[in-house]
Amino acid sequence: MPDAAVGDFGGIGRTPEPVDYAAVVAKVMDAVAPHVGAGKVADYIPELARVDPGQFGLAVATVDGAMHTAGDADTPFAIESISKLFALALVLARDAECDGTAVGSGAGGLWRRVRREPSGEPFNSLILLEIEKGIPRNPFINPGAIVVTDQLHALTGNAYAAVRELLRAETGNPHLHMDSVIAESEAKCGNRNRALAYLMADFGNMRSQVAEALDHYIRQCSIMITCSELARAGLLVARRGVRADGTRLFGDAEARRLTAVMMTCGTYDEAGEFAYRVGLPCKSGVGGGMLAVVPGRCAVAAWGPGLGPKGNSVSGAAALEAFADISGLSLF
Ligand SMILES: NC(=O)CC[C@H](N)C(=O)O
Repeated sequence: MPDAAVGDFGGIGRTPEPVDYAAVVAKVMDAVAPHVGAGKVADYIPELARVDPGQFGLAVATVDGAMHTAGDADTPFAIESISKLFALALVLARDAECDGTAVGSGAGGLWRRVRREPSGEPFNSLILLEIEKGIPRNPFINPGAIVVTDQLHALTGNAYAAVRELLRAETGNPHLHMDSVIAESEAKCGNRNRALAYLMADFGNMRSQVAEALDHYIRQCSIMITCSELARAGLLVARRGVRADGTRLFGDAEARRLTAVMMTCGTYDEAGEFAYRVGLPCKSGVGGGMLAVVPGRCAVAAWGPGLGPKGNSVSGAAALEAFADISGLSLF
């Protein structure tokens, strides 16, 4: 069913036109077919390497409540780094001192602990962290996300539960939970994340015990979610902070900032390529999930377990590129 130009967004300088999302989803599925199964399943987390790479799911949730799905849209997968978006949303909403206007502003605020620049390095790289004295480049590379989880843990006393409860409320699935086998697998092979966190602790940039913060980070990454659930949860950002129950989690200014960080840092050292190909704020995870947001209009979740060299889903990226091309909803 075409939407009635609900949004005020149709690309900068363009008049928004109604989109027939069902037709767009069907066309995206055709465009993505040759890419399904492409890429390499993440194997540095052994449990993720066991996922069947031939799967692909797509879901588009619109701000007026419609949902369009195709393929394996109801198969759960590990949310991984897409959880970083929801943890950041919670911290931006709760950290009263974090006014977001400048790095270093606010006493004790998040932006004293993490910057907002793309790193141009892999998501789990150590190299800049030593040079830049334990302050990660942005909240979406692993060290930045560990800082966000640590901050959320200090604010709430239970970072994992905070992320899980937000996702339960926004997806409408009260049973959403982590997969403990995946969490165990991540913990077992998590020496690089441990190195990042201990290095930050050495620079005085960890508030909780390293092991405790990492445990919550790993658990938030191991939450299992489907494309339709992810698209529904992504509406939180598409509605600029308005929750599924109509209350507000964060304001317009935070929403603008959150989408800016997604755009510039959400796909790591491929963010420039995603801006070029897709032109929408995106967040990816090594479970093969990708979430894109069209502010004021919709959230798009795609999932294909095969990853490219930068850790982003190959079929997911192809789907988002086709979605932007076919719907005309790129920002650019
Ligand atoms: N890019 C990702 O999805 C990485 C998340 C993963 N849990 C890790 O810490 O490496």
